Amino acid sequence: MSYAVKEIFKTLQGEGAQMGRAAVFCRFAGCNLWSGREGDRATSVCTFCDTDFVGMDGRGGGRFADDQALADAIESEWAGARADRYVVLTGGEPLLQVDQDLVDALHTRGFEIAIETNGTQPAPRGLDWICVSPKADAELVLLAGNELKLVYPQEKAAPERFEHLAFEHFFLQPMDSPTAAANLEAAITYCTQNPRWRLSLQSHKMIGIR
Ligand SMILES: C[S@@+](CC[C@H](N)C(=O)[O-])C[C@H]1O[C@@H](n2cnc3c(N)ncnc32)[C@H](O)[C@@H]1O
Ligand SMILES: Nc1nc2[nH]cc(C(=O)O)c2c(=O)[nH]1
Ligand code: SF4
Ligand SMILES: [Mg+2]
Repeated sequence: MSYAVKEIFKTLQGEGAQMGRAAVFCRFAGCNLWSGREGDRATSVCTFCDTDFVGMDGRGGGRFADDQALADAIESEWAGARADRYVVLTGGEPLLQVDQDLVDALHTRGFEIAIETNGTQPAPRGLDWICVSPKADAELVLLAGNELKLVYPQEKAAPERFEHLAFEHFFLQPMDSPTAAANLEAAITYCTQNPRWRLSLQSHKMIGIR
């Protein structure tokens, strides 16, 4: 199958338990919870997205004919030795496109594979790090993984709704919005009072990397 990719870039994972780790980010085009058009934002299931995932026009983006072509592009963006290779599949919603062939092609090239997903789609087998970020009005089908990273606060998505699920780590990530400062304060208060939850900051935004 072919893949529509917005952009491919190497950076440090900015969020969650793998924060600070070198990674190639592969951002897939398109999402099932928002069209990506500003005019649709208010009436969408997911209203707070901070990401442009529309089209294939970003650096390194394009239409990749098959799993080998996309895995080759990710490998060339890594541009380094085989040790410690790490790729983060994100979007948009990567699980609309990521399939077993791509997972296998990346493993063949020595990558550990992480995914950032809204949890509304089933995942292929063999992903090495699953980060699920539930959205208040979307049904969650991925009920297990490595980290659950809840953007906070969301009306109708209180952390208590998720803390029984089978994840190793539970993070609150303050919503980047015009009320970011208040959201950070609220997340600090919640984590202080509910120690199962840790704070995830979008560190890439603070240090000026992608
Ligand atoms: C752009 S999404 C792409 C992956 C997938 N669609 C998802 O929602 O998990 C990557 C991460 O950014 C988070 N995110 C999106 N908008 C945000 C915002 N305004 N503030 C904080 N985190 C945000 C998402 O919840 C998710 O954890
Ligand atoms: N540095 C960096 N870390 C990230 N972690 C999750 C991201 C995403 O947009 O999925 C992201 C991103 O866009 N940049
Ligand atoms: S589900 Fe993820 S990519 Fe889709 S609109 Fe929400 S935050 Fe953005
Ligand atoms: Mg991002």
